[in-house]
Amino acid sequence: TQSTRPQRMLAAVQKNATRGDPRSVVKAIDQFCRQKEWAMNVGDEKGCILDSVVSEVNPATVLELGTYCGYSTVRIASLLPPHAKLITLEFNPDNAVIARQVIAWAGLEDKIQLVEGASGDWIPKMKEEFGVKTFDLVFLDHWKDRYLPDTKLMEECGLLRKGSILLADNVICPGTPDYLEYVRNSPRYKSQYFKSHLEYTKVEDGLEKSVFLG
Ligand SMILES: Cc1ncnc2c1ncn2[C@@H]1O[C@H](/C=C/CNC(=O)c2cc(-c3ccc(F)cc3)cc(O)c2O)[C@@H](O)[C@H]1O
Ligand SMILES: [Mg+2]
Repeated sequence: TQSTRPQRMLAAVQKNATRGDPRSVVKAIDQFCRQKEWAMNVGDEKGCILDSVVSEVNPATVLELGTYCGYSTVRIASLLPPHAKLITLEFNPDNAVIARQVIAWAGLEDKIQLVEGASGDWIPKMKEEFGVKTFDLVFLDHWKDRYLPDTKLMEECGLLRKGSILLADNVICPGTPDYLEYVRNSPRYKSQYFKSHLEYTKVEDGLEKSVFLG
């Protein structure tokens, strides 16, 4: 039977990356996407911006919305301090199966909790289910029309504190116009755009970093 792109991406990781070496996993996926098949990972150019924000925030608690195959999950988790935790939400079980294996190959299972289900269902349960008080960093990279409703939901559920950072992928391509308008005009956020390119292409895209002001 025909394999899927995520399955072929995992095979490339298992063939070209070193077990327990997250950076080699990231490199293997980027190589696969450049040389073989494009895939919607945040990629290396925007990934370097992601790295710099993660290093600057040095978060103890991270939430990622939209795991896909785990590329950004591994990229973020590889920079976290000891005892820091990353919770990543993914509602497609097939993608979750692949992501779990990518995370395992990187040797980052202890830092990452992959939760299967829809962000809208899980965000209200974060405190009771995972003992999370607030998130220091949230990486938004799921369906683009969910960025705004989920941000409002996180506010309502008290998951953001003064200084929490939201980092959103694809604010130009495919684009998240309602989210961008909200974080750039709301008095509750201080927003900054990091211009870059759509992963593995020359098309413009960028990341929006928004600090919650409380
Ligand atoms: C509410 C909810 N809850 C849980 N999981 C959720 C969820 N909503 C989605 N997911 C999960 O997350 C991933 C989906 C990511 C969506 N990302 C994109 O659509 C995307 C697209 C492009 C792109 C750009 C130009 C093109 F021509 C084509 C595609 C680039 C990107 O970087 C993207 O992120 C996927 O694994 C999906 O199952
Ligand atoms: Mg993306």
